[in-house]
Amino acid sequence: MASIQSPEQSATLERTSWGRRGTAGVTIAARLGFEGIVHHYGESLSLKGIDLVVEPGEIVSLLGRSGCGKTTLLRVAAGLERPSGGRVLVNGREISGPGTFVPPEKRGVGLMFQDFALFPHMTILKNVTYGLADLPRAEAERQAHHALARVGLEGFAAAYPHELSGGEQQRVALARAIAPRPSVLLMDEPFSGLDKRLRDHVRDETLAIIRETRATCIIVTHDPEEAMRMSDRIALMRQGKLLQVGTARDLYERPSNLYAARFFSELNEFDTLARGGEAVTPIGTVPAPGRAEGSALTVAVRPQGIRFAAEGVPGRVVSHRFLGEVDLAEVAVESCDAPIRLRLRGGTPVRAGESVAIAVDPRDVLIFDKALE
Ligand SMILES: Nc1ncnc2c1ncn2[C@@H]1O[C@H](COP(=O)(O)OP(=O)(O)OP(=O)(O)O)[C@@H](O)[C@H]1O
Repeated sequence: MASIQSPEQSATLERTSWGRRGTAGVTIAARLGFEGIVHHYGESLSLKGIDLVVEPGEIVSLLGRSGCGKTTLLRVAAGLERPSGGRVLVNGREISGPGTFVPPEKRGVGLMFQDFALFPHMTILKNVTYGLADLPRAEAERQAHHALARVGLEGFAAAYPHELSGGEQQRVALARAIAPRPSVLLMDEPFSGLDKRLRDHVRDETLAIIRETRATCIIVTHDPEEAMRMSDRIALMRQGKLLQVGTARDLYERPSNLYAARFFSELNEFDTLARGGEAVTPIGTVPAPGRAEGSALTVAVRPQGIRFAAEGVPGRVVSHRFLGEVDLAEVAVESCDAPIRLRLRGGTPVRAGESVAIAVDPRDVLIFDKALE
């Protein structure tokens, strides 16, 4: 009989389980707004006018390739960078802008970095109480113990960071970030240092804790799957600008341009022209309503949207790989130089060299005006 591993079983690299759900302290979430944020490093322009509002309790991922400005925007929110233009607002109150600069410790934000940034010479308890300096010592320690209990590490209060695994250190960093009950949590690639087997479990537990605290949260990531798993909305960035902001579904199904589409899936791309409301590609003719006659288009088809069919475009399988849940196949068709890539159900009975026919599922077809790329 099939069995499903519990999260505890799958997190074999961790020594302890996480704390009881529902016990993280609740915060009063804030609305975080960016208005026309411009930022320079010396002469170099890193943010080119960012407008974004994160609603109270919302989780937004900043997603984009390396160097697009994600970390800089997070640091601007935290008060670790000063923008050269624009304003940052918390519940409508300006915390950064012309003539205003509220220092990081007065912003009510919790921070969590990729490298966890724990102080190596301090015990775990001291690391967590560090952000609670405003409280009397006994109360700070009580809250730190509470946060450590929620992440399942109460028994490690007297240990030092080097005695903990990477996953456990990440949990300490999370406890430290939530202990002061911040209205806004800012996380910079918080899971990228973790082993892949551990990452999914840590992500799920972290998400549960963020939801419990009800804090407004921004997570920086370069991983589209992580952004889709973790956030209510995704803000896709490119070269210092926001390219598209929306739900995972918005971005996957209605990407604003080819760059955004490429971010979320591998694509077979065909350059073609609009003719009579249609676009002809080497793997079939697809509807292209509303496109100007003769305009240059890119038709992009996801590999999972192409299947073998009794009636379809003839081709020959040039390669086939079994990967377990899916198979990857390449099929050569006439009038297309590059082979067409397909993702098939795992174990599809087909061999290289075989003649096949392929058909396209219109749900996996995206059409872009070349002029807008
Ligand atoms: N301290 C710095 N001094 C000068 N330029 C910097 C500095 N930090 C970042 N930059 C530059 O600013 C731009 C944006 O960097 P940023 O770190 O915000 O991007 P990112 O999207 O977070 O990238 P990554 O995923 O690699 O961290 C990049 O071109 C980067 O090289």
